[in-house]
Amino acid sequence: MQVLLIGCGRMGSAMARGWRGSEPVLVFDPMVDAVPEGTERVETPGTVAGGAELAVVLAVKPQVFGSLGEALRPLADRGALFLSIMAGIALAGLGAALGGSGRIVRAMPNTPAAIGRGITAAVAGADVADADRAAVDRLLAPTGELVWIDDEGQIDAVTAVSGSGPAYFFRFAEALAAAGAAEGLPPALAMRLARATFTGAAALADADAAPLADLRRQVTSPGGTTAAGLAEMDAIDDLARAVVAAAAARSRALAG
Ligand SMILES: NC(=O)C1=CN([C@@H]2O[C@H](COP(=O)(O)OP(=O)(O)OC[C@H]3O[C@@H](n4cnc5c(N)ncnc54)[C@H](O)[C@@H]3O)[C@@H](O)[C@H]2O)C=CC1
Ligand SMILES: O=C(O)[C@@H]1CCC=N1
Repeated sequence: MQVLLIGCGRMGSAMARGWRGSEPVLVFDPMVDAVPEGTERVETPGTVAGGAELAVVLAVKPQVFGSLGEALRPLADRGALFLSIMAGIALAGLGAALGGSGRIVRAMPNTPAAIGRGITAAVAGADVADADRAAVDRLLAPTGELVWIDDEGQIDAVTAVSGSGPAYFFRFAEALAAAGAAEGLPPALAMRLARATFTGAAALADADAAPLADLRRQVTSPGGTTAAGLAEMDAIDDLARAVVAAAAARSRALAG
């Protein structure tokens, strides 16, 4: 399948790197100086030849999409498959902007996609055939795991948990480093310890299928230091609830 990538920023270029050599890839992004090696730049997306065998991947910011719908409509009219990774733009809104097309998959990846370690949830529009799902499986395979969901209503929560999620873990590691510095460590050492602990814990969770609670208990000696630290973390459940609720609300608000 030929791919036309609309928007070649962080997520678009990560996907394009994964496709190198396996799919012919055209890129429309007037703002970038160079397109990824092995891809070809196009100046006007609507004039790209190709009908049902073209997959158009929408990877611009949601706020930008409104100005692009008109230019992409000829591609929808010719039967292209659309794959959107934009936060907060629902299948109905995408379909309306594309002249009523239902051959659209709405997906929510995350930044570990750049190293093939992402997780994406995807929901299919009304006119998406099994072969289209297989094409999307193929397109997203280089980015990591893919899970299909049936209920588009879940996408806001997916966005809030896994789409935005990497930032929460980075933010916590930053806070851990700052706390180590406050406890007297040189800041660079505190950051080195926090970062290696964060990536090491993630690698351990990846290598060991045990429940996270078990991995946590393995660190926690009765009456020891970890127990003392964890006793201060009771607020984390309410905090996580507030974080995810705020991100999901923003996802719903972007949908308008
Ligand atoms: N960054 C993330 O963690 C995730 C982002 N997303 C979604 O992916 C989409 C892209 O996000 P990022 O890659 O982070 O943003 P980005 O800002 O890195 O990339 C957007 C790209 O769109 C280009 N662009 C702007 N106007 C354009 C136009 N009129 N026509 C063509 N290209 C245009 C920009 O030059 C830029 O290269 C967003 O809709 C976001 O909601 C989804 C999951 C995770
Ligand atoms: O912050 C955002 O809106 C995008 C969607 C998920 C991650 N980044």
